[in-house]
Amino acid sequence: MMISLDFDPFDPAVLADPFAHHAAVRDAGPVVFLPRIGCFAMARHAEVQAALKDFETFLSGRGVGLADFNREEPWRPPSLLLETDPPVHDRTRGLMNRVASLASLRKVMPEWQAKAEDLVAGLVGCGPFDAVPAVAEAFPLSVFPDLIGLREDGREHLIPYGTVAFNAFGPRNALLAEAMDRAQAATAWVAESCRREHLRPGGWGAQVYEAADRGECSHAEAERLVRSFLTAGVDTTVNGIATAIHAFARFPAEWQRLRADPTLVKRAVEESLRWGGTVQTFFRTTARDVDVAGVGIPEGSKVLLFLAAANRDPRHWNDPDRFDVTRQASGHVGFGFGIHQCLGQMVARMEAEAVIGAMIPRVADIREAAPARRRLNNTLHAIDALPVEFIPA
Ligand SMILES: CC(C)Cc1ccc(C(=O)O)cc1
Repeated sequence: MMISLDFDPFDPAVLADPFAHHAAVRDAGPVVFLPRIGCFAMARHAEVQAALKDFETFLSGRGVGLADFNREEPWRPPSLLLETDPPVHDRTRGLMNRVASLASLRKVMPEWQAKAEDLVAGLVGCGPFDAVPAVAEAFPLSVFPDLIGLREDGREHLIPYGTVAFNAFGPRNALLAEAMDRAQAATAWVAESCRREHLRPGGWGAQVYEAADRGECSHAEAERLVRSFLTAGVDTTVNGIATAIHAFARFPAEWQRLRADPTLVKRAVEESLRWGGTVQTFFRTTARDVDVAGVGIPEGSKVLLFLAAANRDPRHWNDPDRFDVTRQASGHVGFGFGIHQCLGQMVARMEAEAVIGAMIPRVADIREAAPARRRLNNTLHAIDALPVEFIPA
């Protein structure tokens, strides 16, 4: 029996406050059809996690947006990580895992912590400021391009590029059209910046080309793999950090609990990833006719996975809407799950832990100076402005 929901998840009103709509999708059934989009949808933790694990039935190679690459041209050459299936994915993911290693992150951790401390120290006690440009954008842009080894000039293009990339997973709506218009220069800058001659030796980008020198991929593939770092590694962490700061501003008791026990910082960051829902949704495409919970999904169907809804599913979490820094949030799908789970999740955690960790001893309170303003996006739950005050400890 097929349950349909007359609901457009990419409607601006829904994107502005998505959590209000998630319960309806979860409660409608384990699998529902969205006739407005022409796709199936899953929003419960059990079905979302199972679909992410079952990469043979729920394909990525036909695109992880609404566009089916078997039926229409992608807006850019497909990612050799995100938009491939095994066996190609095994080779490219193995290569990128070796480059994006914990060992190399440990080397830069002290520098990231020092930069976060300097950044936060300069904002404490200086009255209201917008934490989006001042912290959420400033910190990732001060550490991530250097990790990849990007050229200095033009790094601000990374934000509008991520915006168009994340809008491109949705339908061809006004958000995507507007982002495309704005991102001409950014798209050109990113494409150029992935070329070997623009990458600092020793950076993660140059290391991908060294893997090509060893025959692990072609040099053309290396250029596209470097593009993956630039696409996935900025807008996500920017909004993850903004969301974490926003959560603490909205729930001051949680900030005091963290200040009372700074060893909770890793748990608090993980909880902000579960609760925050920065990456709201993306799609899979069925490789065959498949029955999920009694619903027949035909081969070639697009299936929208509501990651943020799964992360607040009361069938899996106690009191899921509560932001609780002591919660054990492991098992959340904020970084996806299975073979495509986020390559950069340790980068994201380290960035957020550096910023929040620098705030704990210095910021007695995070005061909301004005309501946060949303930046609507087809995929990301993004914050456009976050006026706050860091009250000195
Ligand atoms: C939440 C994901 C869809 C983020 C993402 C975006 C882009 C790429 C790429 O490989 O370009 C990989 C991952």
